[in-house]
Amino acid sequence: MMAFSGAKEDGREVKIYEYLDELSTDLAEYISELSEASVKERGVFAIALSGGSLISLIRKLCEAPYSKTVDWSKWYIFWVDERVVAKNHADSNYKLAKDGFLSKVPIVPSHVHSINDTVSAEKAAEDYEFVIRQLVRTRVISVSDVSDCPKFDLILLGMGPDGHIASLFPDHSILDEKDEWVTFVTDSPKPPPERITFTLPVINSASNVAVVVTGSSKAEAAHLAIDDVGPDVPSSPAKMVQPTKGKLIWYLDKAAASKLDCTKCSE
Ligand SMILES: O=C(O)[C@H](O)[C@@H](O)[C@H](O)[C@H](O)COP(=O)(O)O
Repeated sequence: MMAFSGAKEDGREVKIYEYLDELSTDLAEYISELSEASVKERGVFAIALSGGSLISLIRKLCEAPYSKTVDWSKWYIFWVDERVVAKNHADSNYKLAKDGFLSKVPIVPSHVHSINDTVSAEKAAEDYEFVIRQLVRTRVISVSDVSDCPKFDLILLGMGPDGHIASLFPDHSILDEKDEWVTFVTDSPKPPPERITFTLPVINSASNVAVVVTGSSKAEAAHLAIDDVGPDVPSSPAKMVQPTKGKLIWYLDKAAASKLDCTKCSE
């Protein structure tokens, strides 16, 4: 049973689960509902994935009923961030998603938009933004009417114990990037150092954003990102995830939620 689900005043929703199994069941249901709504409305579903434990937490989409009920032929896959390594490298987010998810469902190969792994981080970011621009032009990816940014139907994020999301790390100057859609880092504090990443304006232009966080090592970062903690606290990229018009849902397990300021969290 879900321990707690609360809607905050600003439209955010926080869902807390006793067991990982329930979290991943609900997450699969949520994604399949968004896919259905988006295919109905736009004829396609543009989803951006992150790396980390997220991929195993969406694995139920590969099972019944979703393996049959989801309209996989309408899915277009992107990466919120990617390590600049070869696609067959153990560190590749593409490889992680391919092995754990994409190879198990009938997604059209030409709808899978991974980065160019043969060029520098700077060029890979530029190329990826170009690909996204083309697909915005043809409305495979929708466009935000407030920011002119791409409006992904769903962006799935994980969060590190330092509060990073995508490859947007605390106190890094790319948190201020306003112009680019996709940018790069060559000094990521978490290896590998070279990465490309969506910028905050793109993340915050999405129709739906889900941040999926599990484990006690994330409890402090979840508290800083979700609760009203005032200004004198460490910088939190995750707190900067505030979709302008879209919907934000936090999926937490009990351990990650253990430091939240909510009275019902331990029910
Ligand atoms: O590029 C990376 O280094 C990881 O993909 C990273 O950004 C990850 O998404 C978070 O650290 C959460 O990871 P976990 O959910 O596995 O803890």
